[in-house]
Amino acid sequence: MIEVQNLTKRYGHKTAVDGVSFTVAPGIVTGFLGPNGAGKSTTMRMIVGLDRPTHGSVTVNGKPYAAHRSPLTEVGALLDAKAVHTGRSAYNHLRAMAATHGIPLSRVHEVIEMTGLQSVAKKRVGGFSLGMGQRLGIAVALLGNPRTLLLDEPVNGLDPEGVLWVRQLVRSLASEGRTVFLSSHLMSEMALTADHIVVIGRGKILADAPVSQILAAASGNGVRVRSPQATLLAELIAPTGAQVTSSEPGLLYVNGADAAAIGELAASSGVVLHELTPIETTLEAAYMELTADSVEYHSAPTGPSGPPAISRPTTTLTGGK
Ligand SMILES: Nc1ncnc2c1ncn2[C@@H]1O[C@H](COP(=O)(O)OP(=O)(O)OP(=O)(O)O)[C@@H](O)[C@H]1O
Repeated sequence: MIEVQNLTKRYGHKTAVDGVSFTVAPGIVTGFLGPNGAGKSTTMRMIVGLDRPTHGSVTVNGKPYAAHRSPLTEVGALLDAKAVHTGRSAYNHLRAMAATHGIPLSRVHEVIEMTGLQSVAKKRVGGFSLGMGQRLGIAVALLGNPRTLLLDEPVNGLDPEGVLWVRQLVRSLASEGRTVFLSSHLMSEMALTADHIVVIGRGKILADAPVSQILAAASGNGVRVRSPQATLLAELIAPTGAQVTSSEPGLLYVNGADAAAIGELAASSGVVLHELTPIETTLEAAYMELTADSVEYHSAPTGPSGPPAISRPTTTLTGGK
């Protein structure tokens, strides 16, 4: 369990993390999402005592990280996969860490096997690919068999087989009752991996809710309806409380009523329908909507015509654990 309370970190005039509070529960995978520079790594570093909060506090399994007698067996962290002595072999790196933390050598062999590093374990880390470095970082995090795992961008640089492996690994670690907190930029991957999501933008929490709740609340959910009597149908739908928008004649987008209800309403009034399509939003779309106002580094649109501009309300989701 990780409990973050009113955590703030300032670097000079820059507020990297701004009064953040959330809990990462055991037994599930919690994803930590946010645009570049949102404050994810800073928050994670404060959780493991690598950065001192300007205000606020954070505990892991009931105590501040530094107060644990054997932190490596409480919390395993992958924060910077490159922070390994490059002249050593993976095996020697893990062996040295195990020796200084009272961890048996048998565990070194176990984590090498768990992370698929057997064939390269004796090679110098300096020659590792990005993916192999990530696997070694995960092996280090698992070394103390910790109850809590903190993984910053664990799938970064991994091939599809590696991405699948991380997904299965973190899900199985969570199913054993461990606390798993991982950040990622890959929304589609997070949708498959995480049960609960914390979204941060410009140092503030934008959402803290189960994935299903974030998806359900996103404005992308709705029903697309085409009808030659669209105006009449919109008038019939309005009293039900559902929201109806239209970007072109004959096309309606309905939020707050399901396809069956719209179809029945149309039939009862003799309205002809040409299309009735439920649209489910993706986590990626929900995330883009949540963070639209928090992105510091915008890219220029590519291609001659981007998607149509839709103004979306800002959604703030909290709670619901
Ligand atoms: N040591 C530091 N000194 C000054 N500013 C910092 C320092 N570390 C982070 N920052 C700033 O704090 C903000 C949050 O950075 P952080 O690395 O936590 O974001 P992030 O969400 O992990 O981003 P990314 O997804 O790009 O890794 C950024 O604006 C960053 O420039």
